[in-house]
Amino acid sequence: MKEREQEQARLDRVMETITEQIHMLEKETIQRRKEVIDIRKHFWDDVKVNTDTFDDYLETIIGLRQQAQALSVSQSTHRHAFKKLSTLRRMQEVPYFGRIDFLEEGTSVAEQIYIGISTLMDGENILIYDWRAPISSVYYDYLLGPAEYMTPEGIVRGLLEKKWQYMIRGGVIEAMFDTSLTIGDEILQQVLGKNTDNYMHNIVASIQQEQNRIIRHDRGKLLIVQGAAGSGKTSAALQRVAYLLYKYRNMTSDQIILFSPNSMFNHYVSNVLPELGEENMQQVTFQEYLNHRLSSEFQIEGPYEQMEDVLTASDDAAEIRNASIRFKASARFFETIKAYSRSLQSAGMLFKDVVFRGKPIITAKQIEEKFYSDTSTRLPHRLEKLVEWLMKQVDEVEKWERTKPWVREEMELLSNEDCQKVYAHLQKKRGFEASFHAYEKALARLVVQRKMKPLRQWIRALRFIDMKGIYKQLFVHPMLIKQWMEGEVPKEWDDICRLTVNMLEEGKLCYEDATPYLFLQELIHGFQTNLSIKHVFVDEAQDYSPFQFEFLKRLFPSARMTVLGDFNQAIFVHASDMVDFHTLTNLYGSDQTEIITLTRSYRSTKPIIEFTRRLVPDGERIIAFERDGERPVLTLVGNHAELHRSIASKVEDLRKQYHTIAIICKSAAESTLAYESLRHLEGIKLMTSESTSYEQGVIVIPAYLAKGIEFDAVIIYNASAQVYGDERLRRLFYTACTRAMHYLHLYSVGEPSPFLHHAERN
Ligand SMILES: Nc1ncnc2c1ncn2[C@@H]1O[C@H](COP(=O)(O)OP(=O)(O)OP(=O)(O)O)[C@@H](O)[C@H]1O
Repeated sequence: MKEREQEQARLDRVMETITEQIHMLEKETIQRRKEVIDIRKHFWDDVKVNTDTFDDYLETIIGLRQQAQALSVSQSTHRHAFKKLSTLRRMQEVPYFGRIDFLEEGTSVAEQIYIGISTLMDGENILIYDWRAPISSVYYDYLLGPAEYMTPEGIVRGLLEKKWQYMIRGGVIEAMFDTSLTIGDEILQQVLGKNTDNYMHNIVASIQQEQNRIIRHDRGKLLIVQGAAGSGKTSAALQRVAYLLYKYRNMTSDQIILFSPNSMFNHYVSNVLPELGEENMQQVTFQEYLNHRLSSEFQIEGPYEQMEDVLTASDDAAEIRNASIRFKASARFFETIKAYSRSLQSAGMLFKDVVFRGKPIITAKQIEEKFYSDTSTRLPHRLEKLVEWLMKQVDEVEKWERTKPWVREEMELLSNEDCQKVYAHLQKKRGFEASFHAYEKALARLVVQRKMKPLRQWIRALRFIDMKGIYKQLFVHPMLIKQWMEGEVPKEWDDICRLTVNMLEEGKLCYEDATPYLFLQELIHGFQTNLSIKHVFVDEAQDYSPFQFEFLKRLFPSARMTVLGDFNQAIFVHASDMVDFHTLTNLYGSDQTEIITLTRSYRSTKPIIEFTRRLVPDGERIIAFERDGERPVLTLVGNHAELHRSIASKVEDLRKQYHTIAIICKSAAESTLAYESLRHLEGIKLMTSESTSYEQGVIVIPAYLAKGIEFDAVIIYNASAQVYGDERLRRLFYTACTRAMHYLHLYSVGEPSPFLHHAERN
């Protein structure tokens, strides 16, 4: 029998096994489901509820607990069977994609290892190995010859004798390649040549060696991945999540969190893990976190609003704003905040009056005196004691408030139910017929207690600290900051102070102030930590300031961190001076940190990469994957009317071939203008920072929102010198152009941007 026929015969046997197991599991899941429904339906039948005596009560509790346990076991077995079934159904489409023949040292026959998205057993035999199994790493890491892999027991050495890739559809081997020499280029060519759809897909069939290092990295607290646009950072991160869930069986997907750039990106990547039979990790944007913590006090500006402001402000205003953003994101300001918080131990804390029914019952001055009466303990601990003291004061106030006339009035308004409850409570407590006087006193207590409840909550939440005032103090007198800061303030400092104070007084918090503000608050209140998270991923990490990383580290003290980014795409002002992540090494120390650099880019065709890499200073380091396509072209037009006519006709052309076409603009303001002029195009959509889903078709989108995602064809709306004349926009421009997978076309109204001296014109 020829090799191909042998392989097909084996595949047939595997397909039969999968089908058999699916049948069995279908029966099992139906059975399990029935069990769950049954237990739910008859939950109370088997529990005798009796609370007459303590023993009866105990018996009831035990009965309830047993039923709840039975339900939970059945539910989890059902869930498990269902998950297995979904994976098998997926394997029915593509059971495996690779094979290696590995001769282990000390043995004489090479073992054939078939690799797929999950393990498939037939009795004792492993028909398919999970791509995350230790031995599968040989497939990704080696060409023929000596090879080794890590197991929990140690290193296994041997010889890789054969390496194949398969393309299987509907139970038939459509193609098989001997990939002994090149790692998966045929499959990769096919995958990368396809048009996009609504979601990103898994890459397990063609993970590259350097990506595999990221996926399986297992040392130290921090892994930093620096990679060119389209080098597979996000892909590697997501397969890494799947790998961690496989390796650490006790870890669940809700113990992993991904910080992502925006909601549209969340939607775009949401399919990768389910395709691999795993549940999605938690996903959040940093802004969502800030909103969650601070939005009750402020209207918080988002990163994109900040960006929009910088992109559209007048030169002078932009200058001040830029200086403010850069300074507030710096390590120097971070140290200043720490020094400032230390100084608050002995002076400078501001408090608010504690007010009850419009009158101060404890004044800010009294609180301050109490707070500074003992300066021996640290701030958070001292605050705990202060809260205790305040509560005692409130207890006192509560007592004498009970006799006030307003209480009488409110007693009249109590519902019958309330009155009955108070009465019943008194009867039970006193054991005799309660007197009217006692009853009235109890009602008064209830009224005052209720009224005081929000105030007590307010105190417990430490809202009596004037956080806004304390933060504002840093900016009220421009020279004050010098006592907590080393070195000089930025030359725009007076203006920065004015801007910050104005915003705070309007109840607004600029994006660049939000993290320092929260950090200061945490230093004073004590850090809120999340111990359940075991792994934090930060994608598009170049958009985070050192400040934010410090913050994340403190927020998730038991987590390891994987940080992925590309400084050529650092579009936010605060990152504009940085070129790499080396400063992040300080976060956990160099012995806990590893940096992996990816230079090969997979997203775009070779001509597109050759074009885009000339836009950035160190672009020659970026290596293109060999995939052919049209060369990017720059079209000059005389005015906007001509621009819109040309783009409209280009879009109609591109539609015939591509699924996703993005017209990328510099800002939201420019996107709106472009959309207004092109809205006659069928199905065209405008993407804004509120957009939550990534859709196929023709879209108009600001460059900063297109981060992390990709399109079959990209049109740069107006790459003119007027729009992209400022050197600081180079990275934004690069980010926009690198979103293209197969086709890139640039338009310019008049003189093109100086970034484009190398562009071919038509
Ligand atoms: N090994 C691979 N096999 C198949 N496709 C791959 C591989 N690596 C990357 N890709 C594809 O390349 C494209 C870019 O990948 P991804 O978005 O992960 O890159 P990135 O480094 O996060 O890019 P950016 O920084 O520009 O957002 C995706 O379509 C991804 O599926």
